[in-house]
Amino acid sequence: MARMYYDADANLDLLNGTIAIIGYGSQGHAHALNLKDSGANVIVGLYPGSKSAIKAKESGLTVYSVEEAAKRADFIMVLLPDEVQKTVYKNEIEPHLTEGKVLAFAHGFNIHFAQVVPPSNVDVVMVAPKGPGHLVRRTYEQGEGVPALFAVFQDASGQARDRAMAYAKGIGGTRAGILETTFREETETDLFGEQVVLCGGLTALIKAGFETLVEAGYQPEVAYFECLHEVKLIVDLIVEGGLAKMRDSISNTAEYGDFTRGPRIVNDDTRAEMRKILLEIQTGQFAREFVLENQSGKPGFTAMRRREAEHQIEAVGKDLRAMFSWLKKA
Ligand SMILES: NC(=O)C1=CN([C@@H]2O[C@H](COP(=O)(O)OP(=O)(O)OC[C@H]3O[C@@H](n4cnc5c(N)ncnc54)[C@H](OP(=O)(O)O)[C@@H]3O)[C@@H](O)[C@H]2O)C=CC1
Ligand SMILES: CC[C@](O)(C(C)=O)C(=O)O
Repeated sequence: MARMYYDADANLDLLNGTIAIIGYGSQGHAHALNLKDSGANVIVGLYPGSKSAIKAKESGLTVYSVEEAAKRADFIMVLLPDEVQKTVYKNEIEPHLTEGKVLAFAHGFNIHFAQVVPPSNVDVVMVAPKGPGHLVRRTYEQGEGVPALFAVFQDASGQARDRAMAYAKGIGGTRAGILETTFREETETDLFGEQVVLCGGLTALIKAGFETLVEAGYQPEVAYFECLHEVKLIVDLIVEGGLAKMRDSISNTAEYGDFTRGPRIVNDDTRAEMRKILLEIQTGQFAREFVLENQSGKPGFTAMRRREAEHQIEAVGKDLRAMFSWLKKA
């Protein structure tokens, strides 16, 4: 089994300088607040007029321009959208990468695909939580954590690995366990996971199941509960105790259906498509497509976002969730 590292393996004292969190979105707010609660000296870097700056200030953090934050910091964590990192890095971060600083990322995309090429005088590391930022914060507040991957791309100080592990401890990762990887492995597996299983595969499966039931004349609300709402309840059991715990809890009828029908949904054709998608990631084809889409002003991305937001499952779900007494009303 690969070596996992926990709280006792990492030293928070290595975070004794100033940490600049560049970006204050899903990951940024979680890293900044968790590090602050872990005793680190945190500042935030954002662009003028950024909506996130209001939230960061309300949480008691000091906000600077990206350039000023990069200048003041010893440890710079880049938590901007992947597609804007290249430009912001070149114009506002790179000029302040003086000897001894750490440049860090939560995803290897820009380093692995050479969109960002750092100078040799700084440490370049990655600490990538394996979960959405809002859960990185929520679990930390609950005394728990989200597992994380860490990697060293460049070790100028001789301390890059220990500094990355200290950062992972500061955000709560070592409570759940952290695992060493490379920028390449994290980038390729993360893109594969989000395209094939966690986001792309899952949402396609949910929508296809919902559409099949609704087309056959069943009530959309019934289809919503069956194909979307119950997914979380089933996944919670899987995460708690593996596939076995889930199968122990479901009926024998469901378990038999799982064994006999599941492989007809994910069959040899599906696996062949998975291998094709992995190859597109490994060869840089997906990265090129994503970079060019963003450079041309996101026409396809915008159209797809709009079309997905208009799907019937979203309207049905919104109405049903509004009736759940435990969900906060907007
Ligand atoms: N989302 C997740 O849970 C995960 C993300 N990651 C990685 O973390 C990184 C950050 O992603 P994520 O948290 O989703 O990003 P978000 O889109 O949630 O947040 C981006 C932040 O950057 C700010 N921002 C946008 N453009 C600029 C700019 N030009 N200059 C300064 N600030 C800017 C935004 O401000 P404003 O909102 O005010 O415009 C916002 O605060 C990415 O590398 C991603 O791959 C890794 C693991 C999981
Ligand atoms: C599954 C999506 C993710 O990779 C994540 C939350 O880990 C992301 O980049 O947002």
